Amino acid sequence: MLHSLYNTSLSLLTDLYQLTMAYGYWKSGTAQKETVFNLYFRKHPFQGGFTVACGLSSAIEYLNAFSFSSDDVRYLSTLTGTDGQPLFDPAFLDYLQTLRFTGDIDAVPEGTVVFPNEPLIRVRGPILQCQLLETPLLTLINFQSLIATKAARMRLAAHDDTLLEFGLRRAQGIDGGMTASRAAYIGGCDATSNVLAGKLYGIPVRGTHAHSWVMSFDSELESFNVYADVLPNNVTLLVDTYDTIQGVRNAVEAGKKLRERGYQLSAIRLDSGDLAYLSMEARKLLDEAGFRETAIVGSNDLDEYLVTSLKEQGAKINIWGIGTKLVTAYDQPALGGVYKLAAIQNPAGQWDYKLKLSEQTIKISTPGIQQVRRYYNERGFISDMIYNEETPPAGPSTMIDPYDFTRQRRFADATTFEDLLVPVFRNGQTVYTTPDIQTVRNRVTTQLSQLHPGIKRFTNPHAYPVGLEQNLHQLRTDLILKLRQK
Ligand SMILES: Nc1ncnc2c1ncn2[C@@H]1O[C@H](COP(=O)(O)OP(=O)(O)OP(=O)(O)O)[C@@H](O)[C@H]1O
Ligand SMILES: O=P(O)(O)OC[C@H]1O[C@H](OP(=O)(O)OP(=O)(O)O)[C@H](O)[C@@H]1O
Ligand SMILES: O=C(O)c1cccnc1
Repeated sequence: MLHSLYNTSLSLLTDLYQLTMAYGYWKSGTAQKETVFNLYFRKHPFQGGFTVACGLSSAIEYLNAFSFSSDDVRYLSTLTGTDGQPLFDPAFLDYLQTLRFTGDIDAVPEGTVVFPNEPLIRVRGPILQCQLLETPLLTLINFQSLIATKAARMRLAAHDDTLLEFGLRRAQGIDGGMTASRAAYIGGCDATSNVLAGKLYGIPVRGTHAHSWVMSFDSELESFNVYADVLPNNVTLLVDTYDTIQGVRNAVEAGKKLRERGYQLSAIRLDSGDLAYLSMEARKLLDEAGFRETAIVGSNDLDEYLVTSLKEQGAKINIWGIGTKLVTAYDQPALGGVYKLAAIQNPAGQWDYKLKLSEQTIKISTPGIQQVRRYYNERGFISDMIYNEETPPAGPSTMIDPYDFTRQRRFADATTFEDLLVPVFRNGQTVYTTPDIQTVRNRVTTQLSQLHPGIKRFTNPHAYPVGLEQNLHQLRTDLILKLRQK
C-alpha cells in the first residue's frame, strides 16, 4: 500500500487572495456561477522543446481530501483587516466547513509530453471552488512537471545508461525532495537514494557510500574490505577520497577478495576530477584485472549538458548519479504555469467567453472549454490543435498559430488523432483510475520515442507545431478586438 503527503486536507495551502475572492463571491451571491479555468504554461523550461506533465496524481489526492476543518476555520476567524476587525463573516466560515469540490476536472494524464498553451488541467464548476484551486493546482503541477522534464532531458543525455537521483540533501526542503524524487523517476531516472520516496511511491532505491566511510579508517583499502565484508551483495566503492587511480587499484584488491567469497564488485564511483579521463583510466585498470562487469558510477554536479559532453569525450561511465542540478532544476527554478478563467455561464445557460488582455502577446489568454487534439502519423505525433469543445472540429480542420495567424496548417499527413484531456472528476467524484508510477514512467519513454529528434535537442530545438482550431482562433481574435475597443 503506497502513501502520499497530500491525502490530508491542505485547504489552507493557498494564497490569502483566493480566500478573499471566495468570500467576495459568497457575499455577493455569485459563488455558484458555473465557470471554466485552464491550467497551462507559456514557455518550455530549460529553453527546451518539450515538457513532461506531472503531478496529476497528487492533485487528485489533494482534491479528494479538500475540506476546511474546524481547526482551519478557527484560524481563519482570527484574521483581521486593516481596521483590526475580522476579515470573514462567521456565516462564511460555516459555509467553508461544509464545502467540498463538486465540479468536473479533465486533465492530460501524467507522463504526457505537452507544449505551451495546452491546458494540462481544465476545471469546471462553481467559481468559488474553481478559484480556490488555483494556487494548490499550480503548486503541484508546476514543480513536478519541471522536475520530470529535467529528468527526461537527463535520460535523453544518458541514453541507455543507468540514472540515479541523489538530490535529497540539496532539495528545496522536504516536499521539494519528496516530489522531486517521484517526478525524477517518472521523467526517466532508474532509482533514487531517497528512502522515504522509495517507501511512499514505490520507487527503486540505490546507493553507494560517502567519503566519510573511507576517512573513518586508517587506510582506504581497509575501508573497502570492511564495506565489502558487511555488504557483499551491494558493493560500489567510492575511489576518489585520496588518489583516484590508487583508489581504483584498492577497489580491485577488495574486488578480488570479494570474488573469492563468491560475490562481485558491482561498481566503483568517481566523484571528482576529470571524469572523462579518470573513467577511461579506471576502465582500463578494471578490465586488465578481469573486472569487465564492474560498472563505473560518475557523480559531481552533473547535468544533461555535462553528461552529453562526457559521453562525447568517451567517458566510460555507465551509471550517472545526479543530485543538485536535477532536483532543484538548477538552470530554471520554476515552470511558469498559470491558471486562467476561460468561460462563465450566463443565466441563459450559455457560455460567456473570457480572456485576459496583455501588452505582451504571449500573455493574452485563450477563451473556451479547451481540449487538445493530438495528430499522429506512422512515425509519431506531429502536431496538436487546441479547440473549444463547444465548437469541435468537423473533419480535417485548419489550425492557426496564436502568435502569427499567417502560419496555418492542415492535417493532410495525419493518420489518427487522440484528445489528450480525459475525464478525472465528474460532479466532485473521481472517475479516473490513477495509473501506477511504472505506467506513468513508461508513458514518458513511449511519448519521447514518438517525438521528432529535432524537438528533443538541447540547443535551439525545433518548435513542435501547436495551434488553435480555426473557430477557437476566431473567437479569441473577436474577443481581443472587442476588449481593445472598450
Ligand atoms: N571531462 C570533463 N569535462 C567537462 N566537465 C567535467 C569533466 N570532468 C568533470 N567535470 C565537471 O567539472 C565540474 C568541476 O569539477 P572539478 O574537477 O573542479 O571538481 P572537483 O574539485 O574535482 O570536485 P569536488 O569539488 O567535488 O572535490 C563538475 O561539475 C564535474 O562534473
Ligand atoms: O553533485 P550532485 O549532483 O549534487 O550529487 C550529489 C552529491 O552529493 C554527494 O556529495 P557531497 O554531499 O559529499 O558533497 P561534495 O561532493 O560536493 O563535497 C555526492 O558525492 C555527490 O557529489
Ligand atoms: O549513494 C550515493 O552514492 C549518494 C547518495 C546521495 C548523495 N550522493 C551520493
